[in-house]
Amino acid sequence: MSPKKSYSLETELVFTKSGDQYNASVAPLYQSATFKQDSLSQMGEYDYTRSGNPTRTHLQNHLAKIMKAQSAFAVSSGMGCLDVITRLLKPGDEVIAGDDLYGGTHRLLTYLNKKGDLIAHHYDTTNTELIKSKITDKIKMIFLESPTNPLIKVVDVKSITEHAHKVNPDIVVVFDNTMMSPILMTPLELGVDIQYESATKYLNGHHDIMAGVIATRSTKLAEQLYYIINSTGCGLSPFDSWLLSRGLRTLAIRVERQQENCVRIAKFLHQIGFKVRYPGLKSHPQYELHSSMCRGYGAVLSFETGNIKLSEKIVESTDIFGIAVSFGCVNSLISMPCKMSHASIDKKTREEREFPEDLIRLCIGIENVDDLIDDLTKALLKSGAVKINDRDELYNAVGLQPKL
Ligand SMILES: Cc1ncc(COP(=O)(O)O)c(C=O)c1O
Ligand SMILES: N[C@@H](CCSC[C@H](N)C(=O)O)C(=O)O
Repeated sequence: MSPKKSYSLETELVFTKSGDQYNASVAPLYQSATFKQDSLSQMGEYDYTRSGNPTRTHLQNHLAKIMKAQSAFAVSSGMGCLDVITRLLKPGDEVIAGDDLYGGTHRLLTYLNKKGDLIAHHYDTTNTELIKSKITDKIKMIFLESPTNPLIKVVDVKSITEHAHKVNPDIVVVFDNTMMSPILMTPLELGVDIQYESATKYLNGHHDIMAGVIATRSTKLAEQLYYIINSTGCGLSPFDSWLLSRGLRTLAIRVERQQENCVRIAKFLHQIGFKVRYPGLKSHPQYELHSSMCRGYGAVLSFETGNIKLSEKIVESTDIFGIAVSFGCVNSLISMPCKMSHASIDKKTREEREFPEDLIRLCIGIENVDDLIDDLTKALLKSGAVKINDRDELYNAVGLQPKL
């Protein structure tokens, strides 16, 4: 038999075989907790949905293909992924973690650290040489995220991973790919051992479920991960698995449009004079590194205004941009990470890590980009963030054609 043909990612996202007995074009939803057995001696593939469910299996097989993994597991949230992964460690194991990981990741690692379940060393993971110098035999796991949420710091994943495996082939390098999604980045191909992401974001794309995905190429790690997922009962429910399968099919086209909009908005804010953090801007200090690892820039940017009150006014003056946490959805969102998504990092730690309190994060959706720019312009004018009389004057200053 000839080897199974594989297509480009865009095609693989849409082209799945349901394997259904009636050849349904969409894999059916098996909304059942239990599965009857033919006899005590002839047990079927499934017995209980916590252990396995055909709808979840269909999703997981599809995800494994897209993430270039050997195995993928769908669980109840992105944080659920981290909970499962950290259970691979033994009490007191030492780990290295970025100093700018997502707030919830920082919270869970800090909690486990306080309990003595692990010893976490936090470093600036953009400093590749520093990280390399800290990797010793004692380190069991390394947690990376790139670009980071919301400071958009870029990590040299390949170089750190290669070095870690040279020091000790058993070090497990864990990578959070939520900000890029598999359409823009394939961390397993850069050598990481476990990739996970919050499927609540781009993978599903509609903000109607919470989900997380863990992927690996290692049979040994896959067996351990499955054991923990089955034991703790955090496998994704059949209905959420079905919804995630549906969302996944439009990932490429959603991200393409979101990113196109985001590039326009990042340039607009940059031209006005804000300090914009976005890996798609040539002004980003790690533009080249990011481009060497990824197939795009994503749709999350952050910018500073220099004044907390001013940032609050801008956030509260938009109309289309909803004030909400999360990202990767079809609709655009605006937030202040220090008050919202990253409030779980205490103020002192935020200060130590130079986390700007006035930072505004924009998560761009698939709306008409001119409408989005108009909405932001209205908020910038209303809040007094730009000292210009009206929209036409502002557009003129940055060379934009006003939408009639
Ligand atoms: C980068 C990143 N990783 C992980 C998570 C956790 O995902 P979830 O909210 O699905 O638990 C989030 C957001 O919540 C995130 O932004
Ligand atoms: N209240 C929540 C905040 C979730 S933040 C969600 C997302 N990762 C983002 O960055 O917006 C919590 O305490 O976890």
